[in-house]
Amino acid sequence: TTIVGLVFQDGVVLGADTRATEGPIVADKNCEKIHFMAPNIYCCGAGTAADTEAVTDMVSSQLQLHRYATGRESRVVTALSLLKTHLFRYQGYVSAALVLGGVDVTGPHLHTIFPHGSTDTLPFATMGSGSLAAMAVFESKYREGLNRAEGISLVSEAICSGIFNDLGSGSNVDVCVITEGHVEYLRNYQLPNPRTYISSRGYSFSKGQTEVLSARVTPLKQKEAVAEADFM
Ligand SMILES: C#CCCCC(=O)N[C@@H](Cc1ccccc1)C(=O)N[C@@H](CC(C)C)B(O)O
Repeated sequence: TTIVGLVFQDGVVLGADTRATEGPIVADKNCEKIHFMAPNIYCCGAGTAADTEAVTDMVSSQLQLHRYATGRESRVVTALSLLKTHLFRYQGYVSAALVLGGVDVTGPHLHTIFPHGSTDTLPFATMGSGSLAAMAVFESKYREGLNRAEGISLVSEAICSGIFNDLGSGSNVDVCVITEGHVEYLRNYQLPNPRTYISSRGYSFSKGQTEVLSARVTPLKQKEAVAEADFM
């Protein structure tokens, strides 16, 4: 997995590849790794698919109940606290490595959460097996004050770095743009690895398509010829 996030002028942009693996096998070529947490909060997940799905679903439900109880918009720090305390309680056995992002009344927020429960607050972040490839892009190109288009482009470039350089990442680019009061979930924003249907063209080649560079007929000696006849 390659998952990323960055803070830009108007909010947060999250990104993810879409490959799920089981050892050397690609188990899912187009899975979703950007999870809904609240209308203004989304979370990218790397690690064990079941764990990232279960922990984000659980906290998303807790945030919904909290919104009913308070009548207010959820805060990113609330999701952060619920996620980290759960993961810490399970001492790293819940293998969920997360990039949490959102915009609330206190502004834009971006965090990483590790399986053991440690968290970081950052202007840009990457996680998963492709995180080093992605971080190379951010470290060389991120700057504060990016506009929406620049933010989306940089996120997509970072995810593509993982897709093309990390075997644990691949297929497509999903993007999620979070600004105050507005979210754009861009599923399959980029499709950089289309499946080319060679088999439909078949494998028939027209006669003479392959140039014959030289031909040679080697006459067999009489004895060998007899032996060959017997064999036939
Ligand atoms: C679909 C399906 C089966 C998914 C199995 C499954 O969790 N794969 C994991 C790798 C892994 C982990 C632990 C045990 C075995 C295999 C995986 O692909 N993780 C990606 C993110 C998730 C959300 C798709 B990424 O971190 O590479």
